[in-house]
Amino acid sequence: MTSQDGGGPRLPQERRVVTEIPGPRSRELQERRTAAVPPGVGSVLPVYVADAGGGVVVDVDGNSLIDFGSGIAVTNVGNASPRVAARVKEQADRFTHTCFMVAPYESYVAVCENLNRITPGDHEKRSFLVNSGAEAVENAVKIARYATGRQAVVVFDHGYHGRTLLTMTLTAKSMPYKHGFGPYAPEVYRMPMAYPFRWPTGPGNCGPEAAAQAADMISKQIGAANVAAVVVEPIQGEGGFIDPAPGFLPAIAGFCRANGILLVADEVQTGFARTGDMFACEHEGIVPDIVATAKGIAGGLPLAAVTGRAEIMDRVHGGGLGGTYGGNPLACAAALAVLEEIEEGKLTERARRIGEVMLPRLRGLAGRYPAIGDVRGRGAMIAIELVRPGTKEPDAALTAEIARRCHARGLLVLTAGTYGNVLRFLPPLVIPEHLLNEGLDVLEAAFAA
Ligand SMILES: Cc1ncc(COP(=O)(O)O)c(CNCCCC(=O)O)c1O
Repeated sequence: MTSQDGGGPRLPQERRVVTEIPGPRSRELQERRTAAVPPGVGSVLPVYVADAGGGVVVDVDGNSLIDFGSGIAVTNVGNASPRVAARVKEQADRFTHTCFMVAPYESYVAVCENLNRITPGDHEKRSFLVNSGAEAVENAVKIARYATGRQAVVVFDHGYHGRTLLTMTLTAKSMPYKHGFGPYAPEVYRMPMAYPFRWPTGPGNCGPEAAAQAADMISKQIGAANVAAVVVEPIQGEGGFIDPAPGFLPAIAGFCRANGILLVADEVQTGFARTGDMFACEHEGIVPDIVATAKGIAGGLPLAAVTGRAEIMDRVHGGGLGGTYGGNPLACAAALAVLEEIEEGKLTERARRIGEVMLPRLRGLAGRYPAIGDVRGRGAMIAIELVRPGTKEPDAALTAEIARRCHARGLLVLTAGTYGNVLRFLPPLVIPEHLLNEGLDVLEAAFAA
């Protein structure tokens, strides 16, 4: 029974604001947090959660907020999805951990079989499981370097890949992700991203021009024969929901193929039906050599994966890959339930429907507010970029203010972007449509305030 057919969320799917946000209990907890947790760990909204499900998050003061964040693209099937929760409880009653490298268990293998089946490409694949997106990207690069005997790694401007030393190095934005944490990992090179809204000659030529620039820079500055991998998000997440101009990714993939470079797709934020396909690579028929996945994979349980061509993944010597918790049995139980929810609930179609509802309304809003310079995205991965009207100058202050107004009105939204001027919308794919529209009403009210 999926969340859509009677196995629905326990909670009333409503926006309910009964105190100021954050309320008194959240403020008490925030004082405790300040005394216990370093300020380096930020929180979008210091509202402490008591419950969540479907399209809402309920705080400790009884406020029910519309969730346009999904815990940063994680609870695609809904928070505490009944099927996921039941499977995790059942697993927890049997065994919670053995370490797959010590004593393996079937659910780990089943998750890998499913990943090998659903990721792009009908070639033979292998998967292995880790705990976070950064760990998945780290291992994808390790495997690519091992399999090619090369060291250089190419990434793109505005990219985000994690906070570990290597993935922090792969990430573009200095503050807050990299500043003060150097020296960074060696042999990482950054190319321009086909960012249609900001491409100098306009969106029309952006894809082919950006791909040609990257190919030229790789060949001149690095030497294509020295490049182990190109690591790219099919839609850039933290960098601002930048959907690369049409033709860019196919051209980059072709350049990789022609030069023995492995294409690593970082589908951590775009995967598991988020963009209207199971994986965003499918949109332009991209078949990567290795895919890093996480976030939506297990409904909130910490799980990530590296899935790649068998002939690449099998190169690594025995014992060369591992980690204590990778593929934890609770997370694997959750992941199997999540995939059932996605496939039985046809959540890729629901993601497309979310885009069909959001994009026209946001374009209408942009017609009334010239500070909305761009409306973009696919499926349930949608964003607006805010600028000084009539210019492309980022307006981070307005972005933060609109987000604040949304939070105060009971809508949880996230910001993003290299310039901090993107409002991004990541609702759970199971959000009821009335709540999706009410969330857009709140956003419109925030602009009108
Ligand atoms: C494309 C892409 N690759 C890799 C990662 C990293 O995944 P982890 O599970 O956070 O390590 C992400 C994580 N994005 C959210 C970061 C939140 C924060 O730390 O501020 C991503 O989006």
